[in-house]
Amino acid sequence: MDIDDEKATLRKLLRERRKSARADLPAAPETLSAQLATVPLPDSGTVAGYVAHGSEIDPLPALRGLSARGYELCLPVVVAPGRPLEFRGWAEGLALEAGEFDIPVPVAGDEILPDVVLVPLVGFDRSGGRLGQGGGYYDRTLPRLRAAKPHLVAIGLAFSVQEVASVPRAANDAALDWIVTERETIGIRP
Ligand SMILES: Nc1nc2c(c(=O)[nH]1)N(C=O)[C@@H](CNc1ccc(C(=O)N[C@@H](CCC(=O)O)C(=O)O)cc1)CN2
Ligand SMILES: Nc1ncnc2c1ncn2[C@@H]1O[C@H](COP(=O)(O)OP(=O)(O)OP(=O)(O)O)[C@@H](O)[C@H]1O
Repeated sequence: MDIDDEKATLRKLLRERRKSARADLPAAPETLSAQLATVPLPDSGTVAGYVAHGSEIDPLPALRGLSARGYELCLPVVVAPGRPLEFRGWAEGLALEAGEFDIPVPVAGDEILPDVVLVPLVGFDRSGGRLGQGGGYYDRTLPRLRAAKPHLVAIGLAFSVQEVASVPRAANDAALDWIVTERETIGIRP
């Protein structure tokens, strides 16, 4: 099987698992936030979150916690298929409009280069292997951000049941620095 087909099969299985986890673990976003608070981050800067879509683990409590610690927030925007994501500033209460796949995005604003990126996961393994929605958006975005911000911290967020032994890896798959679930934080060695 070709690697994209392998990933598609795994994605289907893990989306089902994620759906059950989202229904069974209503407190997970809060415990995720507590776990994330233990990850060493730069003293200040901008954190890119996301608006939970489908059964993704909701990062909102974590974003509130980071905002209370003084971090600025931003959200990803699909500007065109095949292009890296852009990030626009956001704070709770600011207007959003429906973007690609009906995911809410900030209405307007200048592009921001975040220092920390929270990446929604479909699946992960303990060595930093990552499975996303399948658009390759974060794979295109993280290397570009790292070129501009060498100290970028990329943190994948997931329910613990989204872990598999090994996610098939292609050359252009962008690595994570940390994975945080409702149960633990996993530091990825470079
Ligand atoms: N919450 C959230 N925001 C995000 C992303 C994401 O994964 N999650 N993105 C990350 O790239 C970007 C948007 N890109 C996306 C690409 C695909 C799908 C998606 O769910 N697509 C189909 C399934 C595709 C398929 O047929 O396999 C779907 O709606 O079910 C969602 C977002 C930026 N914002
Ligand atoms: N840097 C890149 N440049 C061009 N194409 C890429 C790049 N990264 C990934 N792709 C392509 O995009 C498609 C989806 O990639 P992949 O399955 O790795 O996405 P994913 O793991 O779900 O990640 P993402 O969260 O980034 O969407 C694949 O066909 C892949 O070859």
